[in-house]
Amino acid sequence: MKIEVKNVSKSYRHKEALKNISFTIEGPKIIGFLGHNGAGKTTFLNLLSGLISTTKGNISVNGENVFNVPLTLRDICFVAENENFQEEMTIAQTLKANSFFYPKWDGELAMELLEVFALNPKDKVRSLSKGMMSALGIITGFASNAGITIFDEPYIGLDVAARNTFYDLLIEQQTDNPRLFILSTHLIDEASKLFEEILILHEGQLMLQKTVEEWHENIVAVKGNPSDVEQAISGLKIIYKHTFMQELTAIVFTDGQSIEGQNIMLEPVSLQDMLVYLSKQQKERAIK
Ligand SMILES: Nc1ncnc2c1ncn2[C@@H]1O[C@H](COP(=O)(O)OP(=O)(O)OP(=O)(O)O)[C@@H](O)[C@H]1O
Repeated sequence: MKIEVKNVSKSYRHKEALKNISFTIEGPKIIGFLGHNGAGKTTFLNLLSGLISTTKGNISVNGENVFNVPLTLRDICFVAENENFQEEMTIAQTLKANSFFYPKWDGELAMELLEVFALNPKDKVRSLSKGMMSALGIITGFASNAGITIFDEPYIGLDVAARNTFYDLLIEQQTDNPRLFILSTHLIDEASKLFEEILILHEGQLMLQKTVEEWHENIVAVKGNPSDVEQAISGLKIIYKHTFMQELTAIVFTDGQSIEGQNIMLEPVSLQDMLVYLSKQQKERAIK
């Protein structure tokens, strides 16, 4: 599967949620699609699933446009944060309806997962708890067998054991039947081990797209006296800078270059830390 995003912008009435983003994703792969609150993730996922149209630019999957092209959309399953299912239907009816929509639907897997998540097929969607609703979304995503399966915060209300079941299923499915999985979550520490590639949106723009290997090799925090740090990082791409108690922290992309300098410290940057930095940066800008 190949997703091509070309110069895509999306504006709501008073808000430009996506600002001219372009990138390509090729799978099978598990992608971590990350960013602070309001960065534009759900907007992009809605565009990719053909649910809304772009204001400018184009998104295609394997060369076909996604908006208003039903055939393409049958190979994209978007499990949104909420409102995935009709309240008056039972679980069994919901799964049946999905089996008609997704041509590669795996009914056996759906039945198996109902047991794993202890859901009763006779229960109405209206009667489900938040966690049960999330479980139904997870079952739909996996059973759809869609070439692109998107989970947007798939585990609201699920306890840690059920979340671990989700992570195990993701690995199992990716091994047995590789697909392009896109996972958007704020529980980054938990999920980061699963990601093969990471995309980070920041204030409606693509801030970074890296494989996990590139991340570990190239993204580093440089800390120390401001003038020493500035000297050491000169010419490098700076992702974030913050001074606290006369110590400057700069997160940089080294692009394979070694960083040298006196009285500086180099530290690895976890995904979770990066997202915390970016969210701080956004708040600092909002305050100014
Ligand atoms: N239907 C809408 N009408 C107006 N503005 C919207 C609409 N949907 C989203 N926005 C705005 O667009 C921006 C991006 O929102 P979006 O939901 O895509 O972000 P997000 O990264 O998914 O955030 P979160 O992690 O909080 O779910 C936000 O400023 C949001 O307020």
